[in-house]
Amino acid sequence: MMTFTPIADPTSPMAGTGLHSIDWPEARRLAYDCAGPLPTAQVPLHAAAGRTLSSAVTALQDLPHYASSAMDGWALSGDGPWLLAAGQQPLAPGTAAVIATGGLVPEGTSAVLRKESGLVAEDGAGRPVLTVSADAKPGEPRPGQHVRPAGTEALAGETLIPAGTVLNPAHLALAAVAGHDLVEVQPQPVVSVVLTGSEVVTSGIPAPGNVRDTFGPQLGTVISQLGGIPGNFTRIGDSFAAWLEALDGSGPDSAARADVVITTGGTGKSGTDHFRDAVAALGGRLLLDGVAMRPGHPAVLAELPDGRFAVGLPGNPLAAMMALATIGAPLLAALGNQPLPQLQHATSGNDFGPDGGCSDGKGRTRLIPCRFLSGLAFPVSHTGPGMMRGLAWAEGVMVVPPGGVDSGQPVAVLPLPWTPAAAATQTAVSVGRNTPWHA
Ligand SMILES: Nc1nc2c(c(=O)[nH]1)N[C@H]1C(S)=C(S)[C@@H](COP(=O)(O)OP(=O)(O)OC[C@H]3O[C@@H](n4cnc5c(N)ncnc54)[C@H](O)[C@@H]3O)O[C@H]1N2
Ligand code: MOO
Repeated sequence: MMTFTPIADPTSPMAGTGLHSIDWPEARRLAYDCAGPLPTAQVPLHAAAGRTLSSAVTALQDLPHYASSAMDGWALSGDGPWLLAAGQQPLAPGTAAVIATGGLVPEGTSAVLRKESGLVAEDGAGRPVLTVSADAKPGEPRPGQHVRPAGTEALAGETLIPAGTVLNPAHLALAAVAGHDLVEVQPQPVVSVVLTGSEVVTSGIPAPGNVRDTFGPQLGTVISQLGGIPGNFTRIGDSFAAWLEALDGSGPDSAARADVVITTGGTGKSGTDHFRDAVAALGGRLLLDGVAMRPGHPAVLAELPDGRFAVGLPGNPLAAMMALATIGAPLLAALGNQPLPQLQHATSGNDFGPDGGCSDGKGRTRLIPCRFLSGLAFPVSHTGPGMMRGLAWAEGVMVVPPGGVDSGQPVAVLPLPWTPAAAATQTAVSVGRNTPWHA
């Protein structure tokens, strides 16, 4: 449990935590580096679509594993006419046996004759004899014709699906054919959500003093788009006891099965803002307390004693989504063994002066929802911290550094989880684990 030492400005949102707000690129990096990939797990094939394979799938035996017929007809041995044999193994020269498509070709078979190309008649002794019919194609049956030899698709031990593959349904079918019941995949983090605020209503038109919930309708989808699995959604009011209960991982209906718990609201410093106190009371520790960004600066990241990460999003709707993009996305990527989400680079269509700085004097990175026009990024309107209208039509988020950016200059763009990464004009910069990134 960390020591909470008051910092110089007791009115600062960071007062009492011992941590100062950190720069935006540093916050992303910290949220990525604080977590390692979840341990890999064996899952049944039907549950593995879309998951990333951690251990290569190899052929457990030759594919196909026996020589089979490609046609309905007869397995033949040697030259005809062929006396029809019933199940002799191996097939003796001059004999044939009825075979269906996919049937096990008996040993001694030299070819399969299609049903359309053969004629069965009785010989003088009343025995059934097969001959090639007049309808047969010239040259039928050629040696090996219509026999699918074993091992033509793969040999035992051959790698069929390398580790790192995102499994599609056909991969799963291939794994089944190769003899597997389970595949080893990288688990995705399960994310529970605690929505706080007694003023929040979930349906209808809110009365003055109430607000309609903006997080319930979007967070589940966004969590999935960020590579997580949405878990329990819990709604609480503003009491400390409710916060403790919701964040506690030990209750029967708790978020214990989650790897991450996201909370909304309660990151400020009023008497109803309990994120930090609840984490401290539960024995957790803050990893990050405030980011020099706007909106979203009160964002908090903590680790709970049971190993869950707690992401405290501010209550203001746009601020929350920018905080989620800044610290939630890298955290989920790290837990899912994915690279740090890529930033794109575009050209700014606007001038942005230097930022005035926050209470601790740090210049803030501005996250501005934007659209692209003729290769330039322009801010959208309606991007106040409490608004959703601008974000709803945005194609990305401009990352304007504290010093500002002039029109015509390159600017980093954070893709939105639901917009195609190709929206910005220039090639994305790939940033892998342990690769330093600078805005
Ligand atoms: N004296 C100061 N006040 C505030 C500061 C500050 O530095 N000093 N920072 C402001 C900033 S910036 C933000 S962001 C917010 C952070 O607030 P909280 O995280 O404590 O969130 P709440 O106070 O609970 O709510 C803020 C706002 O968001 C609305 N809200 C909450 N949940 C929802 C929801 N599910 N759907 C829609 N809207 C929601 C809530 O009604 C409030 O209007 O603090 C500022 N204040
Ligand atoms: O930074 Mo707050 O997060 O503006 O609304």
